[in-house]
Amino acid sequence: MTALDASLAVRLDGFDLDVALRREHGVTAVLGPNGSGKTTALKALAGLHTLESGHVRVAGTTWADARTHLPPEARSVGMVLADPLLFPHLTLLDNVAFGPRSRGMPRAAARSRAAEELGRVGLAELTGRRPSQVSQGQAQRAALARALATDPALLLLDEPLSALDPQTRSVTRADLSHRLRDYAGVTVLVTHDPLDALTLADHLLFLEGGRVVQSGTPAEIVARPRSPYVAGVVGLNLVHGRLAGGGPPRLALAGGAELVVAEVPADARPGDELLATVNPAAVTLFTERPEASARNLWHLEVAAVTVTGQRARVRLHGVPGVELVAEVTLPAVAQLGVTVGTRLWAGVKATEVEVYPA
Ligand SMILES: Nc1ncnc2c1ncn2[C@@H]1O[C@H](COP(=O)(O)OP(=O)(O)OP(=O)(O)O)[C@@H](O)[C@H]1O
Repeated sequence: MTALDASLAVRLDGFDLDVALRREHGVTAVLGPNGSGKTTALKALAGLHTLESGHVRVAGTTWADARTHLPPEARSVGMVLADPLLFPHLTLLDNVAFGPRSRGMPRAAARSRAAEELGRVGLAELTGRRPSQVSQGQAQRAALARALATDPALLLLDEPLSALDPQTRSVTRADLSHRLRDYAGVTVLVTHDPLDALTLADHLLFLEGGRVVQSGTPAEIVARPRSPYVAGVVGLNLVHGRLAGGGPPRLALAGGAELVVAEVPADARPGDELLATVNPAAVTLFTERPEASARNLWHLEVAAVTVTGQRARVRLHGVPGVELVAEVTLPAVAQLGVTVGTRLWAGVKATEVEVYPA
């Protein structure tokens, strides 16, 4: 039996959502640009939006369809938002016991269940503290314990780590991952962070404009992103073009430029639409036009530079159809004199390009 079988058609004022999601178990990360419908999808699962059409079935029970709309409190759902939203006047133990208590569990049993859940997220020592007496990361772990204390069939996480500082975030991400591994239900995680998606989820669902543009395992998505947004999330350059006829295998890009590649799909014919990915680390930058050049060489302008750790990502544009991110070391940034507006030669070897059908 599919644990979660959802077909969500929701109509808001000026926005339509149409998303299907079937999962047996595990963690699905929902990603997409701002306003793509991620939170709307989560709210529809929780019962906070009424479906225009479609259904929500969880563990064999219908929560919503043409005739049914179970209210949120009648759904077996646990929810964690960016803000832990704990009751400030209650201890962590009483916060977590609140859920099972309000579902009719006797007080002693609910408190013992709460203590067990807090222990599972590493808060056994802090059960008597109030939310103001614990750190942000601890409060968020308590919120997770509270969400799981009622044994929900569906766990909904909406940007659960986004309010945490980077260090707390990485520790809390590891705790979350550990706890989710033991959770038997289905988890749907809304996030903007590729790291959350790739480390916590076994399935990714990308939304754009209220529709699913791509879904699959992280490995499938990384191997073949299908939109510039998806490619950006997994850190790759995506190029769209048509297979050119004659000469070496290459793609004709929208603005007239070409991308020479080593291989194309066996059944591709000239004129077929193809997608190609290039790893930013495989884009080489030069101040002067190199003599022994890579097969693909463009003279581009630096549009933006961002630094992560010891490496910089340099966004380049200026040739129609060619927008590239190059990843280079910090010494290379200094050597090349990279700043916004600098013009550089960018080279990509044909063998570094992965091509697949659009
Ligand atoms: N209650 C509502 N009534 C009308 N429109 C809404 C309502 N809630 C959201 N919207 C609109 O629906 C669209 C999708 O919003 P949603 O919050 O689901 O996006 P999101 O992908 O979660 O975005 P973000 O990443 O910014 O949180 C947006 O255009 C938003 O303005």
